[in-house]
Amino acid sequence: MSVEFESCTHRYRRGPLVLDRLSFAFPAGRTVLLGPNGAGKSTVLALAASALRPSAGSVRFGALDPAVRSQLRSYRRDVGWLPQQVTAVPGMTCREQVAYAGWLKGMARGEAWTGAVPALDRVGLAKKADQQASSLSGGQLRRVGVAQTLVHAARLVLMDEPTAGLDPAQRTAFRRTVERLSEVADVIVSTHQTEDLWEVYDHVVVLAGGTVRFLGTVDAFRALAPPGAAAGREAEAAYAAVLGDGEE
Ligand SMILES: Nc1ncnc2c1ncn2[C@@H]1O[C@H](COP(=O)(O)OP(=O)(O)OP(=O)(O)O)[C@@H](O)[C@H]1O
Repeated sequence: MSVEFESCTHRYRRGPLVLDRLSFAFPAGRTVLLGPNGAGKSTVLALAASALRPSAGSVRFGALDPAVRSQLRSYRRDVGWLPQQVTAVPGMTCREQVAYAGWLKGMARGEAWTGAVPALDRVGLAKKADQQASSLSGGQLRRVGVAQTLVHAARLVLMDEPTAGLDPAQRTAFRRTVERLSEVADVIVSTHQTEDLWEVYDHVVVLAGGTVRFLGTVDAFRALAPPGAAAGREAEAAYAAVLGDGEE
């Protein structure tokens, strides 16, 4: 089961069209979403999370359509979203913040409180459960954000640039988080970082100008790198080949 866009059009207020009748389905498993600044990645993820509604067309997760009122709550329980900014709730411990997120998604209070522990464990933060969320580093706070999506047993987790601004050690730790997360949910991650695609992801989607320029396996993506691409920089070369000249 995956998120499917059907003839999806989106514009912000009276701005230009960001997406114009976009139709595609994200693959299952671990998918990385690439694209230059302004390509529409955050817009696509926010639409997939039902945080935005398309101006026209539809977004579905399996049989669930978030535009149908009675399906919205189920949709949001199935599809977790980690936006670019994760904020620590002042005065809350990590466990409280994760439980609170579950409660907001409709879980019973006790169920959310109990479920917060394994969710934090899955992102490697069990030991920090009783620490104030505001005392965590940026990378740890994003892992709390991931735990917030896991507490309500999401089947798909969307992450918008989760590694932006993280140092190399935290990026590596986040990679492990994605790997562990993918044992229980499908994962879609938008990023500008291409260096470790092969180790982490199964599929690549490249978006530019609101259209899908590439959708396929990491191996098919890697094969797009021109012969002679520098070792370790094949993904960068493949990305440049997909976008052609003149784009980032
Ligand atoms: N809240 C908003 N109001 C108006 N326009 C917006 C808004 N958010 C995004 N846009 C516009 O929509 C287009 C797509 O932006 P989006 O943030 O989805 O791209 P992106 O691929 O995530 O970019 P980046 O890599 O820089 O984060 C851009 O032209 C952007 O200016």
